[in-house]
Amino acid sequence: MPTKMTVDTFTALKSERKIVCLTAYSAPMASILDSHCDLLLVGDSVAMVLYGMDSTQGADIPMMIRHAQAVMRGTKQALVVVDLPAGSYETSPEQALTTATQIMQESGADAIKLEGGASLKPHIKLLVENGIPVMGHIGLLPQKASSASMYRITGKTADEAALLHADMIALVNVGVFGIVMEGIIEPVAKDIAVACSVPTIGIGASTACDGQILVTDDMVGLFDKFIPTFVRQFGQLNPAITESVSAYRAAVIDGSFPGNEHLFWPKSEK
Ligand SMILES: Nc1nc(=O)c2c([nH]1)NC[C@@H]1CN(c3ccc(C(=O)N[C@@H](CCC(=O)O)C(=O)O)cc3)CN21
Ligand SMILES: CC(C)C(=O)C(=O)O
Ligand SMILES: [Mg+2]
Repeated sequence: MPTKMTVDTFTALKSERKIVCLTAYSAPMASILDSHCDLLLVGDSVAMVLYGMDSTQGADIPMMIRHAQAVMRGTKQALVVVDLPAGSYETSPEQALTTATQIMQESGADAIKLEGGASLKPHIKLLVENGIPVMGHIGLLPQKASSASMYRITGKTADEAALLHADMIALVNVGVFGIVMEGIIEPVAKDIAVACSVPTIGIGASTACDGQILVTDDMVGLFDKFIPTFVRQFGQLNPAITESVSAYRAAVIDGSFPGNEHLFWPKSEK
């Protein structure tokens, strides 16, 4: 019997082995990924990857709840974390608590993630005090960029590096159980990862991170509108789907599909 990952068993992995994380937006994908992953993130990247929007800013609370519910139906083992969408938590700690509580209650997910560093200390503090497990996200913050052409890696100057380090410390002090580090230049990313007492999950950050995450659709070669430097296509689903569709089209046009075996016959005539 597979056992369900908890926040405690997740954080314990830091001292055991590398941590494996991917995004999931649907029940069938979650059930494929579940036994291979420690953490499934219902990312606000869903807005771009599934809905074709130009940025993650089009994600809203109902969208995140729908997809989190779907992922929960497909997940038995992995820890399920849901992104708070842009505009749903920044205004005040109270707004963050209302949103996080709604998403946790209506989806049954294990934790939430929000983007930002030291400026979110009061928000995260209130969530943690109310028993909501929080994951941080520092470095490249997609919710702050208006389009895919605006995504810029961070930590290039000494000032930026110092701010990123301070963000990490602020998040740890206020009780996050893990931190996603996105698009941070080496060796700044390495220094932050090494200094961090909770699990660090890299995406375009250091191998010194305790684990890695990618957008599943990027990793399986399905989403190819843009391919960030940090993506490796471990599979090529896009050409595989194209071949299937092209074969279906040919079979419909030449009449070879549907075959007799795909039709419903009266018992006597089969
Ligand atoms: N499909 C998908 N994959 C992702 O990884 C992803 C999303 N969508 N949407 C939300 C954010 C946005 N992300 C991205 C997307 C692109 C770059 C990118 O193209 N970056 C440039 C670096 C630019 C620079 O040098 O500053 C690159 O070369 O990778 C980075 C992060 C990561 N997230
Ligand atoms: C890229 C990951 C970390 C994310 O936040 C998302 O998929 O929305
Ligand atoms: Mg996100």
